[in-house]
Amino acid sequence: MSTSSSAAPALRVAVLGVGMMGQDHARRLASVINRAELVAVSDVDAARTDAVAAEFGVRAIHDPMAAVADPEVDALVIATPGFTHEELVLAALAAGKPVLCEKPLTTSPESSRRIVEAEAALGRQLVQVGFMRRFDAEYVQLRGLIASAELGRPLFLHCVHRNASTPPNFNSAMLVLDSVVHEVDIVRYLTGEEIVAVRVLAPRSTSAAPEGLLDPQFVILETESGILVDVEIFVNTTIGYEVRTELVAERGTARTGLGVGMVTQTTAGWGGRIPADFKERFESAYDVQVQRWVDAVRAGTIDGPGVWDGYAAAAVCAAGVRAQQTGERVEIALGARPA
Ligand SMILES: NC(=O)C1=CN([C@@H]2O[C@H](COP(=O)(O)OP(=O)(O)OC[C@H]3O[C@@H](n4cnc5c(N)ncnc54)[C@H](O)[C@@H]3O)[C@@H](O)[C@H]2O)C=CC1
Ligand SMILES: O=C1[C@@H](O)[C@H](O)[C@@H](O)[C@H](O)[C@H]1O
Repeated sequence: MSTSSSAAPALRVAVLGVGMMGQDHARRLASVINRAELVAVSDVDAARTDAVAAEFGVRAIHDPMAAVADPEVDALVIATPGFTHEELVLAALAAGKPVLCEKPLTTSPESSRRIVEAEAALGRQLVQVGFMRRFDAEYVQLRGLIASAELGRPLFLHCVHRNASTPPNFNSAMLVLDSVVHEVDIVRYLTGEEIVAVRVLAPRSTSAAPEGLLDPQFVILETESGILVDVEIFVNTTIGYEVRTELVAERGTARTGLGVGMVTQTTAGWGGRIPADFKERFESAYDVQVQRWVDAVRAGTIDGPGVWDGYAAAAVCAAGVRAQQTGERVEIALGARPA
């Protein structure tokens, strides 16, 4: 969509990686987002690139690096697997192109740190990380409630993160690196604090989990002021998508993600709908995230989590994987933040 409310031309965006999330972002840019135009898609799978390009009537660029360098592409949405993000984001930074990079920024603190340093050397923020929960209305409200101190100081956050099933090759570390990374970021966003330690416990696995997958797991995070956060991560529930957070503060509690839309009552019982997946549950958060990113990029900035947030999340998750493997409490030290 390219509706422009100002004289400035629409932002010309290419999506790199057009699997599940990339196709969803391509559709969003093509039909929902204002002041932006989807101009190209690029995927290492040439047939997929061609099919998605044809669907949206945009250019197919077979080499993702060529898409980064293309003079008719102003900005990039990166929706390739996490292990490819470092190379693509560094190339975008070298080309001076703004990026909305799907989470995780990268899959290790070392590689995320390299991006932090590269962006700091440029002296301007070009990279936003796709932690879309920060654009979800309930989380925004919960953050405001915590900041207002109306309920006193936060003591606990109880988080539930459940998926119906996992894609092939989803391993035990990915429950932390790929899924709990969202809680790591949202806890930092809600509390305004860094996470200083992590522990991971695993009960027996569900019989619905593929052989060898530790699912569910229980992740305990400690923030710098001593707020304790527990995260139940359970990715093969066979039911649907459930993401909830309960704040327990000194003088009250608050809960998000109850999904209390319409409740029906019939002879079969009463109830509402459980979203099938993240695309349904967070649809409007993804829309708001991309629209605000487009508007910020046109103004020469970003409007959301940046590379430091991506690095902090990667550091906590790497510690989480060590905690998972050792059963121990692992501390996190982020080091100095570049100016
Ligand atoms: N924010 C959210 O809620 C969600 C975010 N994600 C994130 O989105 C990203 C993509 O995930 P999915 O769409 O589920 O994966 P996917 O496997 O469905 O799609 C990835 C696509 O990237 C392509 N690809 C791989 N290497 C590439 C490269 N170097 N250059 C260009 N294309 C390349 C693959 O051929 C594939 O088409 C990941 O970072 C994932 O963590 C995924 C699901 C939800
Ligand atoms: O980011 C996401 C996936 O990559 C991840 O695998 C899921 O567990 C999350 O719920 C989803 O939001």
